[in-house]
Amino acid sequence: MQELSLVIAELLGMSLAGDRKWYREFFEDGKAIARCNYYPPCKQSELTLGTGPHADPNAFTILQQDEVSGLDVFTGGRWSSVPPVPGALVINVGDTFEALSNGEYKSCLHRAVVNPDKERRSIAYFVSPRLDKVIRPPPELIAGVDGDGNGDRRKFPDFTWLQLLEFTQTRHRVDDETLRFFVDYLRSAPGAN
Ligand SMILES: O=C(O)CCC(=O)C(=O)O
Ligand SMILES: [Fe+2]
Repeated sequence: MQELSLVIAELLGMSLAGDRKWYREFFEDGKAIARCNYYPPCKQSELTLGTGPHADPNAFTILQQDEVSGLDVFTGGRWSSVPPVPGALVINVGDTFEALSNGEYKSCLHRAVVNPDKERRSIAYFVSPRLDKVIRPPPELIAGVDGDGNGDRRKFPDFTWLQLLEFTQTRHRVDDETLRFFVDYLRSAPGAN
């Protein structure tokens, strides 16, 4: 899984300006955790959700679904199902990659609904940078007119994955606005960048 994560990071890097290896190298000392989700059937499935609407706060997530659909993504102003495809994995971009790509990639708002008759399982593998690594996009994506990397093109302040993780655990539950609230929080802190 770690090598797959690095290949995905490299592919994402190839689609962005700059050195194609930059993102792969950024995640080489990264961390990941896997979570197994279990959604029991619910007869009144329209009254509940398996997992509420959220964007993953980590960099990106590799998701394996079983054969029961349930994953929805919010796109074009509405929820659309992402049906399971045998042998295929879903890659969800998270808030940390949105910041690391200077907003070129957007984190993906998604949720999991439950099925009235069938149980559903998924495995989410959350790829994250090393806890104390500063999240700052590569120079090519942020260099201002003076080329110092602090110009107007910078959309997010510096932060570490540890700061965002603690924010989601102590201040703001993960939802569709975590990154916006986190940036406001960082900018309001004394000595903010
Ligand atoms: O079960 C799913 O399809 C989605 C799970 C999910 O979004 C998560 O674990 O963060
Ligand atoms: Fe998620």
